[in-house]
Amino acid sequence: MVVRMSDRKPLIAIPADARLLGPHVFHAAAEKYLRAVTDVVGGLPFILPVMAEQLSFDDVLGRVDGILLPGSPSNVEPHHYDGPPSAPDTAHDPARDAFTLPLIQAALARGVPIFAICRGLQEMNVALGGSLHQRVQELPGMQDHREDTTQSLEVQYGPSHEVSILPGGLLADLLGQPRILVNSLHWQGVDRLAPGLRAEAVADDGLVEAFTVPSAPGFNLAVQWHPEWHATENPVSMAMFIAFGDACRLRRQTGG
Ligand SMILES: N[C@@H](CCC(=O)NCCCC(=O)O)C(=O)O
Repeated sequence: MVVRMSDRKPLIAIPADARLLGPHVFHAAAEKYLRAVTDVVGGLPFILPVMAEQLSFDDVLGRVDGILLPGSPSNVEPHHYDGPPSAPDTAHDPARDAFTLPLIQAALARGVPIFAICRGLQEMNVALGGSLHQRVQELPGMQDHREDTTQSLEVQYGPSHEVSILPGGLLADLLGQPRILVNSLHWQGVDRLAPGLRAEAVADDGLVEAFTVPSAPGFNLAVQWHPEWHATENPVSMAMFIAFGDACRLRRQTGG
């Protein structure tokens, strides 16, 4: 049987969290991101170890058809955007920062499709020269964008607030509606949007909740909410993942 390259599922890299489990570091990703790739994108997910010193971006980017940048409870370390020190006991993931920030720049330059979620959006903004608020809920006039961790996961990842879709952008084209309801599980948020980024959605308190990099040659979209949660049950999530998947399949078929 002859299997054309284009018949194979697009290979989607999901950069891991580097987490200490007992005495050892594991490179892990939450299954809900893997399922979004298998169930909606129709791709082959693989967890990409965040080993900046051992892995070559050229090697990685030459083999993958797309990158899904997942969320994480950890924060981007503030020294990456000249921010003030984090509050005590803030979770960080320096290995992930050291890997994803340059990976994002290289992937955008090469036109590798990127879909960034929550921490992934924050990484993308920082990687391109933007900055973050570390505790949005403490800023005057801003909403509390955190989840209530005393509630069930269904409640934590359930609908939280509306965002306005800005006209003329990718999301406006994909979704065809001026406002959508999203979930919200974050402390950090976009402070200074990096140069060249187009805001695609904003919360009612003005926080940028989605953006794209129009000048990049490939598909790219970053959202602050979590479309991977029950993605197949949400038409907005489906539209975004399908658009990402189409871009990844095209890259596979054309060799990038
Ligand atoms: N730590 C950052 C990013 C928040 C984030 O990505 N939350 C997701 C948690 C777990 C998951 O669903 O992947 C912040 O607090 O802003």
